[in-house]
Formats: sequence, structure tokens, C-alpha cells
Amino acid sequence: MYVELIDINKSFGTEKVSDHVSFGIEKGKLVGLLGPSGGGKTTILRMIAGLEDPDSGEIRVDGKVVNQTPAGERGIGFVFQNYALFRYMTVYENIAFGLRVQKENKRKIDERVKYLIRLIGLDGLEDRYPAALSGGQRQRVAFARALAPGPQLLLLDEPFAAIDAKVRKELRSWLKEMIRTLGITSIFVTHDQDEAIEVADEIIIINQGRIEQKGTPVEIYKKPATDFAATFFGDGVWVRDYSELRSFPWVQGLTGALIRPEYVRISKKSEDIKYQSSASEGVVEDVSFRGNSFEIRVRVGDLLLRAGRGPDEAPLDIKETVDVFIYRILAIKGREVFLLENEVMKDDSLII
Ligand SMILES: Nc1ncnc2c1ncn2[C@@H]1O[C@H](COP(=O)(O)OP(=O)(O)OP(=O)(O)O)[C@@H](O)[C@H]1O
Repeated sequence: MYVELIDINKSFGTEKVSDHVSFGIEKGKLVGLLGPSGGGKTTILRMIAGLEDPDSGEIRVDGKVVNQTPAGERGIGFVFQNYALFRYMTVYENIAFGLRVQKENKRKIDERVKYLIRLIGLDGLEDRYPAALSGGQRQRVAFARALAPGPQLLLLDEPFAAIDAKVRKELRSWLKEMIRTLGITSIFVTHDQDEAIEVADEIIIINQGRIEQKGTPVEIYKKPATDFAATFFGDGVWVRDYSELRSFPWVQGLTGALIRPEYVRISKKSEDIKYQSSASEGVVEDVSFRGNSFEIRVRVGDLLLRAGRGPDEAPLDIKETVDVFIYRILAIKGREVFLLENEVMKDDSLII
């Protein structure tokens, strides 16, 4: 593992912001720390950077314990959400700043800065001041400035937060591509799950100072490890009582269940579908077009479920009575999560 946190604890006053945090990150990976505001993500980043000290536990970078290494000597690049560029310095000077501090020779600095300006696609803008750049361009400069001294690890704290939605999307794919090309191990903080899914090779979900789960976006979505990971990550309707849904085993002591839209199959009464006999009757309450699919809200008894439907399937009308078949549910018992499959799918003899 290139970066390792081993049993890190940290409190501010009586508030515990890192609670036995341990994880490892492989070299070259781009990892997202995802969680609600105040969950402790930034504090973890700051401890790795050396801007904050853990109360206990060990931080290792490239096999070396860095707890006692000052921030400036850890060889780590940092990008903040608010660019943090020097306003009175040009693009060129901003990028050169770290190298000048390191007292690199002038020719080397010039080569490196020009290379980085080309890399971030800002050729011709080297003499501009930050005020004359767009938000996206400023963030590219912040990125180049962090990369200039050649760090082996890059930390990004909500790097896209201050940028408007459209540019943010472009900047995300740009950053992902850039980090891939450079092969630099990177950790970024976000509270936006779409961003984490789109950008990260792996996601670490953090809540109330604890790690809830670490895995690829698909792993976390398909197999959430805790109740928090299940409800925080991905879509779904939370139900306390699923007894109205047919053919599901009843489990004692459940807290509730989560029904993801793709677990729900809606069909018109005129359509002939597999497992129809185990479908429940529902009424369509809302249909909204989502660009490449429809989102359907359908009521089954007391439950208001969500499902998707392809644009080429027969359209559904509001108030239409339909068949609703549910393949599986994510059952939650305390912090534990498990998949319950519809029983009719296990036993084909039940299919009529
Ligand atoms: N220097 C500090 N002194 C006191 N409390 C702090 C300090 N830094 C952070 N905190 C508190 O620690 C908790 C975790 O903060 P942190 O910034 O790590 O969370 P976060 O998950 O990054 O949240 P956000 O997305 O809002 O930045 C918060 O309650 C915050 O108020």
C-alpha cells in the first residue's frame, strides 16, 4: 500500500472526528473520501498532509511513518476548493512558486512551468492574473501549482465545489484523465456521490469519524457493508415494513428495507411477463422523463416505489393500474445489510 492509515484517532475537544480510522491506498489509485458534511473527511486529508496531528495511530507514505515529518517535507501536493492562488501573481508565477521556494535553477523552473502550462491547456495565458481567469481555469492552475514540485501524492479537498455545474463536469473528466496519465496517487474529498462515482477508482465512505465502507463504486452499490452505506450511496426507497410485497421471506428484527429502482419491474396489464403471478398490483402516480429513461412512481398499498422504464417500452399513464414485480430488496437490521431475493425466483416451479 502506498498510503496507509493505521488506527487513527483524533478529537477536537469532546468531538471525536476520527474514530479508529484505518485504510490503505495502492500506488497510482484515485480514491474519493465521501460522506456527509462534518463527517471528518477534511481532517483525514489534513492529517495525511501534516497540517493536523492525529491523537494516536500511524500514517505511512511509501512505507515510511510520516507522523513526525513536517508538512513541507512530506512531498505531498494539495489542492483546495477555493483555488488558493496568489492574486498578485501571474499564472506562470503561481505555478513556479513551489519550485522557487525549493531554489531550483531558473532554466529547470522555466521548463517545468511551461510543460505544466501546456499540460493543463492554458498555453498563451501564462501572463494573466487569476482575476482574469474562469473558475475552471483557476482550478487547473491550482492543480498545476500543486504538481510543480513533483509530489508523489496529491490531496484534493472538494476541488470542484466552487465551480458551476457544467464546467464542473468537464473539469472532473479532465482531472481524472490527467491523474491517470500522470499515474500520481491521489485522494480527493467530496460530499457529492455522483462526483465520487464518476471520478474515483475506489471510494471510502466516512460518517461521524468512522469508515463505513471502502470499495469500488459498483461494489459499494451492490453490496453495501452498513446501513449508512446502503442509504447514503445510491438511490432507493426506504420502507419500514415490506409485508405488502409478495413472495419475500420475513426476517425477525429488521429495521427496514431499501428498494432500489432497478429492483422494481413495472408492466402493463396487457403485457405478458415472467413471474407475473408474484407481482403486486400498483397504481402509477407520476411519470417523468429523464433524458434516456422514464422515472416512474408507483403506489403499492402504502408504499410509494420508484422504478425506471425504457423510452422504447409502451408508455404508462398516470392513474394506470399496473403489475409491479420486485426482484429483491436490501434488508437492514441494525448496521447489518443483506439482500433478500424474491422467493419465486429461487423456485421455478412456483411460476405460473
Ligand atoms: N480545527 C478545528 N477545531 C475544532 N473543530 C474542528 C476543527 N476542524 C474541524 N473541526 C470539526 O471536526 C468535524 C469534522 O470536520 P471535517 O472538516 O473533517 O469534516 P468534513 O467531512 O470534511 O466536512 P465538510 O464536508 O463540511 O468539510 C466538524 O464537526 C468540524 O466542525
